[in-house]
Amino acid sequence: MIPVIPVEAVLEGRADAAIMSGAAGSGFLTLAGVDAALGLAPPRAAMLGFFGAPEPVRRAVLRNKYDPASRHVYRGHFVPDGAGVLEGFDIGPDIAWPERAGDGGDPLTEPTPRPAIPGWAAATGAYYAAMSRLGMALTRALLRGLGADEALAERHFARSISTLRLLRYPALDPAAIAPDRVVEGAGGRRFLMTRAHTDSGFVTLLWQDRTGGLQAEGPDGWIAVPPAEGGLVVNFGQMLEDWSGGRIRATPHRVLGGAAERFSVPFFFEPAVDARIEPLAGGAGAAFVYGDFLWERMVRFPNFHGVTRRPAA
Ligand SMILES: O=C(O)CCC(=O)C(=O)O
Ligand SMILES: [Fe+2]
Repeated sequence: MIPVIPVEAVLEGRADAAIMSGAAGSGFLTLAGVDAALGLAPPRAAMLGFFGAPEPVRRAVLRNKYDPASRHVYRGHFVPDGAGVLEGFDIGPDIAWPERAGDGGDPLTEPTPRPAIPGWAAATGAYYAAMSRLGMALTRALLRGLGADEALAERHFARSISTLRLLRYPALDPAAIAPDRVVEGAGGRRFLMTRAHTDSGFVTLLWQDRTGGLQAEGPDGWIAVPPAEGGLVVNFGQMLEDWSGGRIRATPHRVLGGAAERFSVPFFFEPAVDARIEPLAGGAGAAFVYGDFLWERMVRFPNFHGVTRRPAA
């Protein structure tokens, strides 16, 4: 059972018990009324207009992995390449706050390339800022729920390197699908578009269109995480599970699809690149620097195979 929480209750700090119960239970929450409260539908439509832009406009913001002439390693556009079937765009905090881009020495703080689409950067910046606000409210609630110092939210996340990711799942030709991506279920033959994984960071806020296909792993197998009209899905990252000693669950999830095109927009709310994360009071484990943790996990994902991180000069 995935709890449904009105977004106003989260923003006003009145939903701690419900948030903790979802975080400790299924590891998923639904926030209701987000589009209405934060005015997200128009900027989202403008942002997703990226996928309909002419090919030269999209090509101009490719990552280095897909265009050797590009200097972008971490931010920017990615396309299907054998390892994955998705097309997407990774966006960093500079889209909302230009001063948050680094000097280029560390890919994790590199500036986001901006597609030449009128109004795109402003809309995307507004969406990014709204997601950050919501991520911060959820983080405060989780810290209170864990009995941790709420001031950690500001300390670790004020210079967050969160990623806003635009995703397009294409419709696939069934004849061309690799056998290891076929999933036979009660609903018939489906295709594994995103393999089972946990998210790396802290809190993920996910918008998905009406297509469906997202599933979370429950005690008795895979359960559907349906789209919430005007709302968002929340799940929790591996770092938060580890940090909370397992009290908060980073639930494995996957996406089935292939029959129809699907769009989704996850926002991965993450600490600053140099945030030094100490164990929770009484917790086990050693302190670590968030950027190092993220890089180590990230390069395991197909989209980042082969990329290197130059140490800051
Ligand atoms: O597209 C979705 O619904 C989920 C995407 C996802 O799990 C991810 O990008 O980590
Ligand atoms: Fe995920």
